[in-house]
Parts: sequence; structure tokens; C-alpha cells
Amino acid sequence: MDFIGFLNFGLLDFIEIILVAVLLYYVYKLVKGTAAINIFIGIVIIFIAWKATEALEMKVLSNIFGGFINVGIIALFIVFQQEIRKFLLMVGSTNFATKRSFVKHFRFLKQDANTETDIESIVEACAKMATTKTGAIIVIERNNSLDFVKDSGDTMGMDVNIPTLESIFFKNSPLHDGAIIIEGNRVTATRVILPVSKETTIPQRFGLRHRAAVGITEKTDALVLVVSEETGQISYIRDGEFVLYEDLTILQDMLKNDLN
Ligand SMILES: Nc1ncnc2c1ncn2[C@@H]1O[C@H](COP(=O)(O)OP(=O)(O)OP(=O)(O)O)[C@@H](O)[C@H]1O
Repeated sequence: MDFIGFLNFGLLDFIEIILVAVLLYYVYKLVKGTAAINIFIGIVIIFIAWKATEALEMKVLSNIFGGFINVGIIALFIVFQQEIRKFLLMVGSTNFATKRSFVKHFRFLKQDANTETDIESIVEACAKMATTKTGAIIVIERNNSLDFVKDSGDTMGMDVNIPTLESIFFKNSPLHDGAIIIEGNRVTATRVILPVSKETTIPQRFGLRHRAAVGITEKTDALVLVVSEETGQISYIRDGEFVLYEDLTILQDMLKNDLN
């Protein structure tokens, strides 16, 4: 029987489905919250209209919609130029070989204590800055390289510890503006300008610092901690979302978990 054919589901089909899902996820991550999502929906509507008019044998209309779709592929490259750029950047900057997930298996060979991020110090520094209402934005790199944003700031090479973090964000410090990047247990950049999220669902009370945190976590898998200068509140942002936590011990555990 014919329908049995569809049950011939091999390993390759399974892998293909996973890959298509990953691709769609990245495309969604790129266009989420931008004007591109509306253009994307527009294209889908025209495609559906084309197929519907074709099925109903409305020749003139289906020719018109078909014409749109045929030139669509070129139009796509023009309209989504920015998104395609970001997508290629994101793919190219995923650096599997040098990053934590790979390195951690070989850590015992390197005897390098510096690769493990000192989450306790980061959270404690945030807590101290929160009491003095010192604004801060700390970006912790995971698998996606953050080199493309690091260029906007100053290259650094400082160990992560409480006095270092506090002195960077101290209001009169020349380094306090913008974000810092942490790789392993080193602050590798300061005064970094991050891409700001255009997501419309972020509450009005959050300004550019929080939007920048959402922005970088929409485009990469980095983890971000923000201390609000206005309220002293510590926010944890991951995958473009604010992650809720009950207390700082839980926040520490979440961060450690997300880094491993
Ligand atoms: N794109 C960006 N990348 C990195 N840092 C940024 C960016 N935009 C703003 N900041 C930092 O955030 C600071 C304050 O911004 P703003 O007051 O708009 O943020 P906010 O989200 O309201 O935070 P707060 O609650 O601390 O006021 C700036 O002085 C700058 O240091």
C-alpha cells in the first residue's frame, strides 16, 4: 500500500528534520522583534495566495502572485541583507574548537584554573554594585564568539574578581560606560557597545542598558547580568529573555548550570 511508503523513515530523514528545525530556529531568532518578521509574514501570505489562486484556476491572479514569488528570491537577498549578514556572522563566529564545551573535557590536561568563570565573584560584585546603585552590564561568552562586538570597545586582559569588576563600573572610572565581556575567567573587553534589541514587548521602564542585554542574547548564546543604576535590581538575561530567580544563591546556581 502507498501510505506505507511514508513510514520508510530513515536516519538521514531524522537528521534532516533536526537540521531544518535548527535552521528555522536561527532564522526566527534573527527576525524576531524586527521589521523583517512582518516582511517574512507578507511573503508567506503572498505564497499562500499564489497557491490558492492556482488551485482555484484564477489564472490572472495566480500569474501576478507567481510573478512576485519568482522574483522573490532576489528580493529576499535585498530586503533581508542585514539579517543574512548577521546570520552568516553568527554561523561563522560559532567557535566549537576553542570554547568551553569542548575545552572542559581536556581541562585536566591543561591544568589551567583560569578557564572556569568565577560566578561567585561576579554575582557578589553585582550584589555590592546593587547596594550602591552602580549601573553595570556583564556579558559572559559561551559558544558563540563575541569578537564582532568586542571591536567596539577596548581590549583588556584582567582576571575576574570583585575589586576588578567594582572598579570597572565605578561611576568615575573611565571604563564604566558600556558593557564588559568575560571569557573564561578573564575580562577581555570593556566599554563595549552591544546591539540594542528592537523587541516591542520589553517594558518601558527598561532603558538602553537592558535592551542591549536582550539584544546580544537574541543574537548569541551569551549570558548577561545587568545591575540597574535606577533601582539597583540585578537582572539575568539569556536567549533574549529576562530569567526570573528567587535569590542570589539560586542565580549563582543557574549561571553555573548554564555555563556547563
Ligand atoms: N548599546 C549599549 N551597549 C552597551 N552598553 C550600553 C548600551 N546602551 C546603553 N548602555 C549603557 O547603559 C547606560 C545607561 O543606559 P540607560 O539608562 O538607558 O539604561 P537602563 O536600562 O534604563 O538602565 P538603568 O536602570 O541602569 O538606568 C549607558 O550609560 C551605557 O553605559
